[in-house]
Amino acid sequence: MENVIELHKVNKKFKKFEIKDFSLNVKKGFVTGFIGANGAGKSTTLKMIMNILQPDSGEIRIFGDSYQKSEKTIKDRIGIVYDDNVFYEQLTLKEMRDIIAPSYSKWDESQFMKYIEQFEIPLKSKTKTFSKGMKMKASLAFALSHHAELIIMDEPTAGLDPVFRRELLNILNDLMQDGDKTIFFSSHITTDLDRIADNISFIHDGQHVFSKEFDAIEEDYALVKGPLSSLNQNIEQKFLSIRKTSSGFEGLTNNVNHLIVEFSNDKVSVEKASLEDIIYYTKRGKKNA
Ligand SMILES: Nc1ncnc2c1ncn2[C@@H]1O[C@H](COP(=O)(O)OP(=O)(O)OP(=O)(O)O)[C@@H](O)[C@H]1O
Repeated sequence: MENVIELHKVNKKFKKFEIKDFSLNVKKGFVTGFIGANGAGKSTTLKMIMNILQPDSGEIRIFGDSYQKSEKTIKDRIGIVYDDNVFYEQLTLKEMRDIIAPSYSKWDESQFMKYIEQFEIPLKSKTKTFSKGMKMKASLAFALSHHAELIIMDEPTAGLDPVFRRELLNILNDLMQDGDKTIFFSSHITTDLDRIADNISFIHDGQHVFSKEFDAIEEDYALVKGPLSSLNQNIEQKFLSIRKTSSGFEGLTNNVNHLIVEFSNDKVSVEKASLEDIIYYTKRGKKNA
C-alpha cells in the first residue's frame, strides 16, 4: 500500500512540550482523521507535514520525497486548509487569488469560482471582514482549486455551522470518488470523523498512540462497566483508565479480549468505545476516580 505521508521518528521540542519519536504513515486513496485532546500536538505535527515547522530530528517524506529536495513540487500537489488566519487582512479575496493562483501549476479558475459561488463568499471584500467560517471556506476554495492529490486540513470543521459542515463532508466525499486523492485532517468533532474517515491516527501528549482502520478500533478498544465489587488491584492495573463512582466503575481498555476473561461474574458489560471515550480516558490516564 502506497503511503502519501511518512513520518519516521520525528522529534520537535518546545519549551514545555515535545513531539517524541513520532512515526506515522498515511495511506494513499483514503481519508485519515487525526485525533487527540487539546494540546496533544496535532497542529504541531500538521505544521511539520506542511513544512511550516521543521522537525529537530527524524524524517518526513511526502509522496516519497523530501521538502529539502523538492519543496516546490510537493507543495504544488498539496491543498492546505489551515485554522490560523492565512490571509492578508487588508486584501480582498480576489487580490489573494491573484497572489496564490500563479504559484500552482494546475490552478483551475473555473473550479475556484464554482466554490466561491457555492460557499457564498464575497470576492471583493477585504478578508478582515470575514467571519471564521468564511475564512475557512475561502481557505478550502483555494485548497480544492488546483487539483491537489493530498488535502491536509487542521480542524476544518471548527467554526462551521452544521449545514456547511455537512456540505463540506459531502464535498470531501465527492473528491474521494476518483480514488487517487488522499485526505488527512485533524478534528475534535468526532461525529464528522464517523461520517467520513477510513482510518484514524491518535496522538496523545506528543506521542503516536495508534493508526488504525476505523472499524478495527472497536476490536481492541472498549468501555467496560460494572460494580465496584468486580474490581481488584490486578484488574484495575489492566485498564488504561478507570473511573469509579458510588454506583460502579467505567473503564477504557485497549485489549478487551484479554481483559474480559479476568472478570468472573456476569455483572460486567462491554460497550463500544467512541473516539470521544478514547480521547477522554487516555487523557485522564491512571488517576483515581
Ligand atoms: N511555537 C511554539 N512554541 C512553544 N510551544 C508551542 C508552540 N507551538 C505549540 N506549542 C505548544 O505545543 C503544545 C501542542 O500544541 P498543538 O497546537 O500542536 O496542539 P493541538 O493538538 O493542535 O491542540 P488544539 O487541539 O488545542 O489545537 C501546546 O502545549 C502548545 O502550547
